[in-house]
Amino acid sequence: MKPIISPSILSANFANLEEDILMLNKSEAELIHVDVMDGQFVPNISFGFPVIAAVKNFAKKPLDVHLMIVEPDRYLKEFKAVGADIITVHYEACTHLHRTIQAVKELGCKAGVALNPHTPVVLLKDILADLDMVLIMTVNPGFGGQKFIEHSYQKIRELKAMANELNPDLMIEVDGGVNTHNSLALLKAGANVLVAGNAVFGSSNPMHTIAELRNISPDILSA
Ligand SMILES: O=C(CO)[C@@H](O)[C@H](O)COP(=O)(O)O
Repeated sequence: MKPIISPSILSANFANLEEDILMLNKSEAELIHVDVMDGQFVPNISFGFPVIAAVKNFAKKPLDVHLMIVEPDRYLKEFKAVGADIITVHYEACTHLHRTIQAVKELGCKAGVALNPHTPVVLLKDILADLDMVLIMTVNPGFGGQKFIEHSYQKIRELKAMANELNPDLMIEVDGGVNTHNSLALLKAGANVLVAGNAVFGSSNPMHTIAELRNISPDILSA
């Protein structure tokens, strides 16, 4: 199975987002990754509802919305209203994670949980069957263009083993420092959704980079 590519528009050209979204529409990307940062959960502020609504206006692909915010429950309805298709909340930001996940699903969105680099995957054991996606942060969240944390491979393998038992259809998304050099190793470890910001939008040919990420050694993957 080919991986799902979810380019992160955090690295897109904010002065001309329309052009980048139209490029993604034509590309082999299946999702558009939207990073929402509140300046509290992470030390950076990105964008909010009006920008997401504008993106949705042009996007022909589902929006994969990653909430790096405290108290995400307060805003779930608004994110749905502006066009989120997948909503991922952080484990570290949710006291009542089960309740939050049910609320996301009741809105008709797919539900994901993100884990910071220090958070062990075993903490998701009792909720894994309820999830559509787990996002393994492979950098500390907050910024694009950071160095991939090598320990992430072990976490992906552990999550994949848990998913085989409890939720074989789980989307295992990796986010942070993903590029054409490490993507094959990430897929072999068990990831099936690749988020890439800098690798795509910093490339001289973003559509080609997306195709490269998507078509990396399919023989090895099916073997
Ligand atoms: O969530 C985040 C950052 O917090 C990511 O989605 C980044 O946007 C990925 O950027 P690259 O590391 O691929 O440049």
